[in-house]
Amino acid sequence: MASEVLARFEGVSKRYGVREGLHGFSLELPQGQAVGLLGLNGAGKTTALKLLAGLLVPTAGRVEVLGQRPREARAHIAFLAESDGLYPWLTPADGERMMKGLYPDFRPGRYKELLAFLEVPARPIKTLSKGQQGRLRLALALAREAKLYLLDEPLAGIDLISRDRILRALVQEWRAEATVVLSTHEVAEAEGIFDRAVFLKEGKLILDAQAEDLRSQGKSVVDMFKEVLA
Ligand SMILES: Nc1ncnc2c1ncn2[C@@H]1O[C@H](COP(=O)(O)OP(=O)(O)OP(=O)(O)O)[C@@H](O)[C@H]1O
Repeated sequence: MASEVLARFEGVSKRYGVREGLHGFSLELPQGQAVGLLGLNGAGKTTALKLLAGLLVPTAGRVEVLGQRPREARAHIAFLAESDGLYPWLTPADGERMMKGLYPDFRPGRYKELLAFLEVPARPIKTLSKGQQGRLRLALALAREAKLYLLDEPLAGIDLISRDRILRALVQEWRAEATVVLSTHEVAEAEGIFDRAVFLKEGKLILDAQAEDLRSQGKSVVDMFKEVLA
């Protein structure tokens, strides 16, 4: 259940030269919440996730995770970037050794279960399909016992049939008490999965909706998205 604040943005803007990735963005993320970060291409989703991961620093405002600057809290943050390159000869077993060395919260038993659930072949990366590589990256990130999982379009490249099954398991079973922020522009995917949907447009927060409020109004996430974009 949602409880104390795990992370927050306070009036955050992030500029890239003349372009602005995020503008005057404020949001509180409680512990134990599954949040869908939704928006069209270029809305600011990756910028928001990278700020939370401590990979970007705000131009204005403040970002906090566990009451600290994100870089200081990074031992508790699992970040799955949109397109990380993995070493071509690395196998899932090598991935385990690498992650164990880097992160004390990496759980080999959980990793094994994730590899089986995600049907990742035990072969070097360079011999895996794009979708299989995506599944391996997801298993590596979720096998950590983090307090905050930041997943940037984690299902890109994974076939449509598997996406729903994976997303449901991710949010309902694998995260335990942690907070998950998952970005997607496939808004329909967020239906019935997340506790909360946060909509971004042109770097600004345009709607922050609790799933139960949407349900009580008889609205779907897709309806809401169309409404706020109109
Ligand atoms: N390194 C950069 N340099 C210049 N502009 C950038 C940079 N990164 C992002 N932007 C701009 O900031 C805005 C937000 O980009 P961001 O990557 O956060 O969007 P997004 O919602 O994740 O999009 P997508 O769904 O396409 O991944 C866009 O206008 C983008 O062009």
